[in-house]
Amino acid sequence: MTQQWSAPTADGPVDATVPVPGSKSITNRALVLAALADRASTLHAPLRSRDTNLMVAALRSLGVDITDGPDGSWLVTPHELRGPAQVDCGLAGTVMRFLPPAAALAVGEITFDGDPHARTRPMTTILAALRALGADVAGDALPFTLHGKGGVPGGEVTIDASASSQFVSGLLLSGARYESGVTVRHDGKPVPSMPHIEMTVAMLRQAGVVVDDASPNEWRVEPGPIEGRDWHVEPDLSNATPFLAAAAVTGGQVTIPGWPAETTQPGGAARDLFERMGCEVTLTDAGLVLRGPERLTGIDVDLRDESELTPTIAALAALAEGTTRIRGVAHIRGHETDRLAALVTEINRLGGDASETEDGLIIKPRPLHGELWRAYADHRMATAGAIIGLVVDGVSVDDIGCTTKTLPDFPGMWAAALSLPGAR
Ligand SMILES: O=C(O)C1=C[C@@H](OP(=O)(O)O)[C@@H](O)[C@H](O)C1
Ligand SMILES: C=C(OP(=O)(O)O)C(=O)O
Repeated sequence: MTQQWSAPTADGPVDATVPVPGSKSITNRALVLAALADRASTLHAPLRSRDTNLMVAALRSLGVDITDGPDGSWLVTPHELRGPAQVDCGLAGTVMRFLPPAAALAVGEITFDGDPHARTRPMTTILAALRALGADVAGDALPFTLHGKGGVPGGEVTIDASASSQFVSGLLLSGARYESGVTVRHDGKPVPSMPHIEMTVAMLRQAGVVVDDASPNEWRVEPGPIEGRDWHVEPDLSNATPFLAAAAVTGGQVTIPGWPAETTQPGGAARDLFERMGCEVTLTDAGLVLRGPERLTGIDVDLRDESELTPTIAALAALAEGTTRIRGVAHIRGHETDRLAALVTEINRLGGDASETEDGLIIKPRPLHGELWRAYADHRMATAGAIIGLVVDGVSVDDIGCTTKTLPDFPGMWAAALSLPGAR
């Protein structure tokens, strides 16, 4: 059920410390690796939100034992995977692309479906790759059915991963459990979101898997066991960006505790992006501290590597002085919604000046006015509306509930950051 929400305006500079829950991308990778491992694993500080709860539910339906530990951890005990099972992917790219390669190792029939828009997200490439590696999959998009044979021959496959890095990550995450391992070659326009593939490779190596990524656009995963271990999940740096943006647009100061000095999360690039827009950003013992400027400045930026930050950067751009040009993100037309079309429509509905290019956006300064901001079931569209609503009176977001995709309580966190009455 959608839930309309009047975006609160800030009555002064936002000054807050905002602890951010765990990374969606790390949590859902750790869950898959733990499910395929040779012994039990513990996920410490995992994200508990719709995308990760769907992954847990799907793995449980395949026979994996996942229990709640103290302090919100998850204890994952692997078992042989088996169908029949029905997997609900929701709108989660990480579930629809990471789980089928693992489920192909099961015995039995497994069906996959998801939200209405999930049925339009690109899937053909990874399902064709699974077939080429020896899995039995009927269908080219959600809904589809996988007939698990208890094992996958594996081997070499060439794919065009320009629509999503998750095609590569999905195949690599399960590849060590295929008889011949897996070699994935990319042939096509550049692969987006490369840090997410680096995250996959780094986590596989942490689990003792041998991965060769020395050649560009080629990844080799040797067959062998995946080690069970303790996974410590970093805060979700992309989810931190709306809160950093709250300081950026109000001339305030926001601290995100636990910001890692080094990370494979593409959200790590936020530091540089906010600086380029005029913010002062420092990594301190207390976390990442961002101080907002008097006026933000527009930037010309290629976000191919950190494309999931586009809605936040676009919201900042709509409030900045000077033109912003965002390049390298054609593929986000296949994200939770067509994000290029959605951002242009919603910024312009508020009186702004945004236009679509072949691979991105141009956003020029123009005064905005209050209006309904549509989220299109996209968590990052919803939070982009919240950012603009901080400084533009009368903005409502049509569906704030969709933020539960990756944040269990965005409205509560937002109210607390703004010190609103009744906030936690
Ligand atoms: O592997 C991951 O965890 C992700 C990869 C990226 O997908 P795309 O490569 O489709 O952009 C990113 O945008 C998404 O939010 C999470
Ligand atoms: C693209 C995103 O999600 P997904 O994992 O569903 O692809 C996102 O969170 O911005």
